[in-house]
Amino acid sequence: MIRLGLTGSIGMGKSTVAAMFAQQGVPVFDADAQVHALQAPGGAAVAAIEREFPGTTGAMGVDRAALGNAVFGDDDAMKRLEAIIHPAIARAREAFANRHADATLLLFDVPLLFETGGSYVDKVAVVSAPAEVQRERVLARPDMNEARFEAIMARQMPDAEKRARADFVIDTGTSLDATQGQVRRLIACLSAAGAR
Ligand SMILES: CC(C)(COP(=O)(O)OP(=O)(O)OC[C@H]1O[C@@H](n2cnc3c(N)ncnc32)[C@H](O)[C@@H]1O)[C@@H](O)C(=O)NCCC(=O)NCCS
Ligand SMILES: Nc1ncnc2c1ncn2[C@@H]1O[C@H](COP(=O)(O)OP(=O)(O)OP(=O)(O)O)[C@@H](O)[C@H]1O
Repeated sequence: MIRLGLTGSIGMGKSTVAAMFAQQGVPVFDADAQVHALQAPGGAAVAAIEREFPGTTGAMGVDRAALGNAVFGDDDAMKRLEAIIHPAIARAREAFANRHADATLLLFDVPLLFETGGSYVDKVAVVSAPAEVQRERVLARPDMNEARFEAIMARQMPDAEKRARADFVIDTGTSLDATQGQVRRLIACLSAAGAR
């Protein structure tokens, strides 16, 4: 079995590419969705987050804007949040891998794969498009503006560095069809290797 990590900066097309893998029958672990589930009403991390960051949770689970205010720009606070979130994500990840123990290829969609270590994957694919394409995509989203985009970018590893560290780069700067072709080829190649 091969564990493939999928990562990329905001708006590079990670969700779209992960959906292509899923559509091809590859089991996909969505780290971001897991974090949201932990923080949703009734989520397993809500009580611990309230203890560590009083006032950041309520009937709607974690208020992510409030929690963001508490941790962004405060490394110690972010470490305390990660100490709550990351062990739970690691357990969910291993449960996922166990459920798919007979698959030849598993995809781990993790926005901060490089930033958070990611030693549990065998190979890493990075989705990447030219900066101006990325910018156009992100600024077209509701609730997005120049300042918010810049702030998020400032917290992410630069695209060039991600590409340099990747085993595979999936180009999302062209058509969806061209990207789909790259995904199919990568799956074929890795499934053959994973079956060995
Ligand atoms: C603090 C939270 C609630 C803020 O949520 P919000 O929806 O406002 O922002 P979002 O999650 O989209 O993050 C915005 C940007 O901040 C950066 N960021 C988020 N978490 C982290 C982190 N642990 N370390 C470094 N940068 C981070 C990312 O670059 C991201 O693109 C949320 O980011 C969170 O719970 N983070 C801790 C959990 C974690 O490590 N998540 C990473 C996914 S595996
Ligand atoms: N070749 C392509 N590959 C992937 N996405 C493309 C391509 N061409 C256009 N797009 C569009 O670009 C957008 C990418 O958004 P997507 O949500 O997949 O990005 P993301 O990297 O997951 O973003 P975020 O990190 O903010 O969650 C989508 O609207 C998608 O339809």
